[in-house]
Amino acid sequence: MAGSVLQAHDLWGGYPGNEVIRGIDLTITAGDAPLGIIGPSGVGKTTLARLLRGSMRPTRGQVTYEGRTVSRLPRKNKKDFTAAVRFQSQDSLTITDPRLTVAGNLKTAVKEARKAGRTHATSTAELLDAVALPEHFASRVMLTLSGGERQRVALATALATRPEILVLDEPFTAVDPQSRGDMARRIGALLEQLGTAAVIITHDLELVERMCPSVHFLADGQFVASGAIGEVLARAEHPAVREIAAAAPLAVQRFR
Ligand SMILES: Nc1ncnc2c1ncn2[C@@H]1O[C@H](COP(=O)(O)OP(=O)(O)OP(=O)(O)O)[C@@H](O)[C@H]1O
Repeated sequence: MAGSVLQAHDLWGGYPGNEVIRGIDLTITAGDAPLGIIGPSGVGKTTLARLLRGSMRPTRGQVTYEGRTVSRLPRKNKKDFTAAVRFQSQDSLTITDPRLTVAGNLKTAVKEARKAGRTHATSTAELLDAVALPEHFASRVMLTLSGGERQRVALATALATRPEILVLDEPFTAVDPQSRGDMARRIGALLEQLGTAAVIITHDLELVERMCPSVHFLADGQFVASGAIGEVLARAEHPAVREIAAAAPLAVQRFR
């Protein structure tokens, strides 16, 4: 299934009286390096994720997967789509069964990937390491984990399914800021090993700076600046870019 492509073509969508997304074009291909989509709170990042996932219908334009319109996929193609393109939001925990242990949960996800023909040799220990959890967490029951620990296991579970494309909407909100950099590095390495393309949707410039060679800035319903993050920050033509840059001076400094 190598080479899956998810595309948005002049995508518009939102809520009654509030057209949040207004003309977005985007192409994500399996194997791509992580792409960051960054914008301030309330700008429409989650709405864009919903549109890409097909859980919300566009008012204009379309999202396609392998050339087919996502919101109208026949059942068989829909199954392929949900297996190959995985969406992980801050509150979706991708936990197959809360009574399972962490290892049981991860193994179920690996089996799911195998069934879909995406085998990989990533062990439970490697998956836990990618989200900076010690190996003894393997025997913990999902229900007993803290919010931050669950979010880490949810990420490890999403990785265990080895999707072609993984869309992460604010993936580290429940992870303490000190651990985010380390997790970003580890997850980045595993994404590369698995050949999974990732889209990181966030307001956190530091996270994008650590994980994504290229970025789109979302403002006014559109991508107002795109490219290598250092160059976009150096130009800082749009007020939204300047606003985000001002909130993360250390990240900006690293590009000087
Ligand atoms: N179900 C809904 N019905 C009506 N308006 C909504 C709904 N969900 C979101 N909105 C509005 O659409 C706009 C974009 O919301 P969205 O959640 O996509 O922003 P966001 O960039 O993800 O924000 P945050 O970073 O705070 O999570 C906001 O003004 C929000 O209030």
